[in-house]
Amino acid sequence: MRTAFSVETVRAAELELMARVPEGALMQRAAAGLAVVCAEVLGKVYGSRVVLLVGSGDNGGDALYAGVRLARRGAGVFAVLLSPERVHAGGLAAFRGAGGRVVGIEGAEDVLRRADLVVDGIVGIGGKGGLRESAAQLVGAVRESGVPVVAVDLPSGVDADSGEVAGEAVRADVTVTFGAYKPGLLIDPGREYAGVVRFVDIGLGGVPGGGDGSGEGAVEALQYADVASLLPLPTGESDKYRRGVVGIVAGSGRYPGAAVLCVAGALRGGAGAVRYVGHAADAVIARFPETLVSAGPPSKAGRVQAWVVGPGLGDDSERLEDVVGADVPVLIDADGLRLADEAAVRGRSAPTLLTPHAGEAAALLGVAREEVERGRLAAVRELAGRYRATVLLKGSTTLVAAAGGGGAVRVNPTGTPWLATAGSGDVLSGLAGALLAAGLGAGDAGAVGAYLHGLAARHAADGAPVGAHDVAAAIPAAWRDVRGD
Ligand SMILES: NC(=O)C1=CN([C@@H]2O[C@H](COP(=O)(O)OP(=O)(O)OC[C@H]3O[C@@H](n4cnc5c(N)ncnc54)[C@H](O)[C@@H]3O)[C@@H](O)[C@H]2O)[C@@H](O)CC1
Ligand SMILES: Nc1ncnc2c1ncn2[C@@H]1O[C@H](COP(=O)(O)OP(=O)(O)O)[C@@H](O)[C@H]1O
Ligand SMILES: [K+]
Repeated sequence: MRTAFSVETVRAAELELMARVPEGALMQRAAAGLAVVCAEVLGKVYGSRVVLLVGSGDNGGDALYAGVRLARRGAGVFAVLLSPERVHAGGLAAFRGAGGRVVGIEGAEDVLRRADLVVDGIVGIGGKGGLRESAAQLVGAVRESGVPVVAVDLPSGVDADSGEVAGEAVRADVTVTFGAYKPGLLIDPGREYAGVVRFVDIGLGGVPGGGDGSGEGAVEALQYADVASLLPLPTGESDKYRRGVVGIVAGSGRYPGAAVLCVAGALRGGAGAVRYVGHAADAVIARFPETLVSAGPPSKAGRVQAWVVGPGLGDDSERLEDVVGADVPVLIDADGLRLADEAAVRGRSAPTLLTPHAGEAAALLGVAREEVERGRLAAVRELAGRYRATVLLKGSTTLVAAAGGGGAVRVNPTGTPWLATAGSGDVLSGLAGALLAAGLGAGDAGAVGAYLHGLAARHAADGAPVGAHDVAAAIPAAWRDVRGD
């Protein structure tokens, strides 16, 4: 598991560690790691020209001490001080002592023009709100210059706890983060601003030692091994019922394809059997003859261990209500989200998994789509609280919040923009539905489903466009990949 911790937790852990190590030791560890990465990006340090953007806190201190190390290796290092009167004093003295040169903000453009590397030490986890005017202008000048950027701890202007960006922010090629991943490095838009993230161990260990030790508010990304341990594998004792029967209520006369793609996802997701209920039975059977189809209400279709309802459903609210009333786990997607009654969803006793994209989430929350895309973490928590359901928010960063909205939010690390193709969400809902039917909890089903889905898209696309059916067909490859076969 890759875990990102809130600023509060990181600060508490740092305080605890600082009490046990010599003064300044943590900053030296951070600066040493930072300088190593800067040297890698430069290729050749001797004779190179490095510009440090130095803010008024310890983030600027890190940059200055890294500048010291680069200057000692023969780089020409310039520090642009945003607030000369409040700069890290020890760092500045050491920097001057190593031959570093200080320039005011007015001299920034001149040194940027001839720079090989910019080190962004404007602000780190102490940042509040959007970048101040002078910092924002400097960031604009850096972008114009086109010089590669290494960000210190996190790109200045990115909110560490949420990944939100209010106005201008540094676009880094590499971000060197210290002690712990910050949520903003894993969640868009922040994730995109961070570029490649490099981790430097400063001795914080597993982190939540400080504070209440709960790591509350953290974000977690499943890794291969986590997913492998959650995959439902058939055993000698298995039969189709024990593996999980998933019921699918999807598709309509107008959108039969959604049903086909949803069934495709469910079959590749390891369902022992798929029951299909709806208006697209002919299309489903033509493509997947193993599907058990029926035309009546879902509650009369036979036993299932989980339902998926909504993709391409149209206005079939009767079937939707029938499924919402079932006492097995239910995944609600697409049209199902539009039609579902909030109180009925809240009142369910079995787990519910909602899988909106940003537009659907915005409609449910009564806000603009952009607001959801700007603040994904807040939106997914809010929805999970409102509906008392697990919520998987799809998009450039897919997030999964547990019912109620509290606790760690899962962030999917395998996403790829090749997934932005019609019908790929239908595949995901079938896939996650099969995992629910196999007995995974709603959070695990969502997170594992998103992980396999993203990986399948990478396998299918391999650098070229794909359709949603290609993604479904590549789920077995993703599955093998995770199992290490
Ligand atoms: N605490 C520790 O043990 C360690 C901290 N380290 C570094 O210290 C950083 C945190 O340092 P600080 O707590 O001093 O905070 P920062 O340096 O991140 O930021 C605080 C300073 O930035 C200014 N600022 C805040 N918001 C701003 C905005 N929107 N626009 C422009 N300026 C803004 C504030 O006036 C303040 O002076 C970390 O991100 C990391 O880089 C590392 O040295 C490792 C050890
Ligand atoms: N830019 C992106 N990067 C990564 N994944 C994306 C991106 N855009 C969309 N996706 C993924 O593609 C899928 C699209 O689902 P959805 O929006 O429901 O489409 P549809 O309704 O056409 O099936 C989701 O899994 C979503 O997370
Ligand atoms: K920074």
